[in-house]
Amino acid sequence: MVLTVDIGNTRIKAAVFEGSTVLEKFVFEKNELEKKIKKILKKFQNCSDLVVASVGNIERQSFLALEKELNIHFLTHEDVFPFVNKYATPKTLGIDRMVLAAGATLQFPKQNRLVIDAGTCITYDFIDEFDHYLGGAISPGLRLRYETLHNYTAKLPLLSLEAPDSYIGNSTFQAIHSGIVNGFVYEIDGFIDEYRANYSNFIIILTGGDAEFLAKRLKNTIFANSNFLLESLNQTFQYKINND
Ligand SMILES: Nc1ncnc2c1ncn2[C@@H]1O[C@H](COP(=O)(O)OP(=O)(O)O)[C@@H](O)[C@H]1O
Ligand SMILES: CC(C)(COP(=O)(O)O)[C@@H](O)C(=O)NCCC(=O)O
Ligand SMILES: [K+]
Repeated sequence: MVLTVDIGNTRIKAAVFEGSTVLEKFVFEKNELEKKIKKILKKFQNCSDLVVASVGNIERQSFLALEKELNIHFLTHEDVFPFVNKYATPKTLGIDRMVLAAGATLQFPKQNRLVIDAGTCITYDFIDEFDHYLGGAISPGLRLRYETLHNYTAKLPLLSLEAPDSYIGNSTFQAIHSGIVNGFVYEIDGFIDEYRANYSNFIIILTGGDAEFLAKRLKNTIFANSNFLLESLNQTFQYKINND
């Protein structure tokens, strides 16, 4: 059994895998890391490996105490990945984006793939049919957009995510929801149209905390899978043990 842990900038997601099957998924806050991992390992005593991707402020040291119990794999840029990295600054590419690209490459061979992760930030990652990772985009995520509007203005309230009534927001609340939710939908559909105009034979994967909310609002048909990063972590680990 493998325990995968995804440390994002908002929350921690974890899953226990038996082969390629998810036995259980967990979502928790950063200050609960130690307590939750201990609880998971108590329940799943056959976990032999723990695989971590962190873009948050939690480093390898946080897991050292567990080394007696199981093998710790804290993924870094030095690990083997199943694609050729064409990013101009490969060392600064987020490890979460590398894992997503690895999952897309392994799960959907010989085609163009675009992975969209709607988390704290929205990240776009493009891997072409020759398994070249070309890059993508980073923009603020939905919750970040709500917080930013409130934090950097005098008059805008802090709202939580809600579907707008119309693209014509007829109140302050509706105008904010329209700007953020419709703005995101137009952004993502616009990106997809641009990629489609330039590449054929395409798969698009949408993941992250806002994936479900967004998937049904897009014009383009896409494959939404909230567990894609956790599944990709498991696959990256299997790839690493077979290729190291
Ligand atoms: N309980 C929650 N706490 C925080 N964000 C949540 C929660 N439920 C849904 N979300 C949404 O999930 C997004 C963050 O996604 P997530 O994938 O957890 O981020 P990250 O991987 O960057 O930590 C936010 O934009 C927010 O709208
Ligand atoms: C862009 C990110 C902040 C996204 O983080 P997340 O939304 O998953 O919490 C992360 O992938 C990161 O820190 N990237 C480094 C810069 C880059 O990928 O080029
Ligand atoms: K993201």
